[in-house]
Amino acid sequence: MSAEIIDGKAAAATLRARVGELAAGFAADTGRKPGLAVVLVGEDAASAVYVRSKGKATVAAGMASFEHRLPADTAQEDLLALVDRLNADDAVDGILVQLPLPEGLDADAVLQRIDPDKDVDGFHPVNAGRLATGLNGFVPCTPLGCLMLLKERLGDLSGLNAVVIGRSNIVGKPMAALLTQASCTVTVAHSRTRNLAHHLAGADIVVAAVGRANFVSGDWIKPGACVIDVGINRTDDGLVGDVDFASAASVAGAITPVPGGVGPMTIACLLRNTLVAAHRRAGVALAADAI
Ligand SMILES: Nc1nc(=O)c2c([nH]1)NC[C@@H]1CN(c3ccc(C(=O)N[C@@H](CCC(=O)O)C(=O)O)cc3)C=[N+]21
Repeated sequence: MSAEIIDGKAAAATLRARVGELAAGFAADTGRKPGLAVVLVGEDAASAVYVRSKGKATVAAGMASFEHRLPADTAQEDLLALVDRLNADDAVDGILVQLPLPEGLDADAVLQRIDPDKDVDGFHPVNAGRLATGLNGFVPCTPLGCLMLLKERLGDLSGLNAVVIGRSNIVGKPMAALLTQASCTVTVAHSRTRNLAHHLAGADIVVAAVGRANFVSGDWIKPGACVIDVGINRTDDGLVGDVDFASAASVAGAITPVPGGVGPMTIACLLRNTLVAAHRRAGVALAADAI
């Protein structure tokens, strides 16, 4: 094995500590803590675990956490009414509706109901548009966390070849936009891509977000490349990523593990976005390079 293992858990702890310092400053300035509301509909076990760890991390960073649990048979209009109340609540700076929603609920309609300036997930079309056009908005937490890990490892990304595998609105598309903004040459590969190995052969950066266990083989990786594994697949062997870790780690220059890679950064970036939302909503300045 030759690759450096990128410690996402440690990077996330550092980011959460920095968010905590700034949250304390915000509270001292304004007399209130930044607040994050998380909405969980239904009883999905994995979602419940994520929501609990988000709530714990929020409180640990000195922010207010508002959890709303609704039954799986909640009506669309009742969920929209809750979003409306959270939009109007001044103690709430960020709103996250945990996905996926149970069958029968229209996730797009719910996401579009969230005030874009409280949309700390960055899923509202207004924020997708802001990202695409280079305006200041909210960037989805997982790709933002990936970008931070890449910059920490590589510094300036300018001119590097990046291949993003996956084209979801949540990871692939915003990741490609961020890398383009960072002056990478970006290829977006997906399930219909022909000869993925050919594209990966020139890739200095690989971001794998396909949702298929161990899909990316080390044979395809350019020696020395930086490999970011977004996958979280529950298998009989436990939690594994979209990258075949053992084979990739023997060629890559650096690689994120699963668990302990991108996942913890996603939550840290959610807190970061909530802190930014609080400052913007309160009209309190936050230096561009503060976080
Ligand atoms: N509106 C919305 N926003 C989200 O950001 C969102 C969502 N819905 N639905 C579900 C996915 C998934 N997600 C993860 C967050 C942290 C870890 C994480 O911290 N994982 C740890 C441990 C994983 C484990 O042990 O289960 C790790 O990778 O080391 C994973 C996954 C956020 N999501």
